[in-house]
Amino acid sequence: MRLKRSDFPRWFVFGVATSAYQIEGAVNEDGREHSIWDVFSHINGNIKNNENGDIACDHYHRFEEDISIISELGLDSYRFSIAWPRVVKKDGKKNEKGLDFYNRLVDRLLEKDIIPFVTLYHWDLPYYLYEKGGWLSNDIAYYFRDYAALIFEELGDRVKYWITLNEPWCSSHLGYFMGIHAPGHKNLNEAIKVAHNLLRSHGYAVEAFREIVKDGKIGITNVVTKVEPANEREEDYQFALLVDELINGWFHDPIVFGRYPENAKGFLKRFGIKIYENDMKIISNDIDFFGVNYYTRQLIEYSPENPFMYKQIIGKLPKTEMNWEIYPQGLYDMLKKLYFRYKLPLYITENGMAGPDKLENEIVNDDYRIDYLEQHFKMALKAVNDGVDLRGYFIWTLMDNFEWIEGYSKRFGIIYTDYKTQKRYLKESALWLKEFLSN
Ligand SMILES: OC[C@@H]1[C@@H](O)[C@H](O)[C@@H](O)c2nc(CNc3ccccc3)cn21
Repeated sequence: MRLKRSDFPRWFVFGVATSAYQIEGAVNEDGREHSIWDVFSHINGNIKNNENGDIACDHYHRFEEDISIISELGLDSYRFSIAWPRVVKKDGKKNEKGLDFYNRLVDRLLEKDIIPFVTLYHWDLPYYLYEKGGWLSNDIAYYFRDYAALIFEELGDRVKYWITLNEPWCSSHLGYFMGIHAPGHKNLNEAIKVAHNLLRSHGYAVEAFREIVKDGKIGITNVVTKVEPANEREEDYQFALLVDELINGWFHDPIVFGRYPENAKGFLKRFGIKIYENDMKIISNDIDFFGVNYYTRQLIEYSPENPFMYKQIIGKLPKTEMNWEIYPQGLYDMLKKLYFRYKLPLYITENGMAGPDKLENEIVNDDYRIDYLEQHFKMALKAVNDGVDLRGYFIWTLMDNFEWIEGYSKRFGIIYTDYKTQKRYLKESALWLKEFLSN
């Protein structure tokens, strides 16, 4: 049975998502300061083919065209992020030209009846703050609060949906433990401290939001991965529960319950990791929704020879170009788990796939992406019909863009970006989406 838009409630929002560093380019224009990703991507060896976001999709100059495409597809909403380095200068003063860009972007969206969903932080920390300690510094929460307040004052009259942070797990664990994201540190103690300061920053921003945008909604977006035991062994099950707490619970429990998950806390302490628990009252300031970035599952196997006693197993399901298993069931499972544990409304703020997209005669036949999206739409609808207060779904992503350490080698867009010409081509998935949204 072919899925139809009308199978979903009328109030259900369909959108697309992007982030500033991945699409804007213009990294040295109009007084923009550098971010940790500008520096990290210019260090040889960090990014595939030594690529960087200097130009990306040149969205800074082409945003009207990109918004016209969003409108042409019939989407309800557009999730994008503000580049902190573009709007706050090193001396702490606001950058009027940077703010003007986002004002024009928001106004254009509203002209086209597209609901703006704004992410305050999608990984591009101003490098001048990193030099003062960045997320490792206790003071970062106050810098983030002041930045958030500035943006709320600037856009809060027209933007009513806000996300403080995109995936604090990635910022802390990929950036400070695994070292594969900016700023490239490899220290678990630092990662846990950064995670805590990210949550503190989130809490202070929520406090400022309540004072400035009285009629708005604010949440946080986490990567949500379905964690399953690799085999039926009890130890695999136990470590799967632990990993679920380490990557999922760690960034949800403090915000709703005001405490870190117990097993994960005990596990980290056994490895001598210091746990911070100050400011839990601030961290657990009420929010209006959780954003859910869902892509895949993780299979965990007990592995005593490994330092942390477990390892991740690559499963046997069909995979995307990121080597992530395609597992729509995991979306349903996690939507149910999150909603019935935290009782907060949910938005799927990212879901999508990287595919072997080839442009031939101005056509990209990405039928695999149509199938992926339809399968995940069906799981989202199943969750809604099973009582989950799921209010929307944002496809990652609008157009192919800078995919972090993968550079431009991975294409997630429903629009094909020709980086040589900066031309945008609607993939078959975009044409399918337009048809889906039209009925
Ligand atoms: O990789 C695709 C997107 C990326 O472009 C977005 O900027 C970012 O928000 C994003 N987060 C995920 C999920 N993160 C993840 C991290 C480790 C393992 C599996 C997924 C995927 N994506």
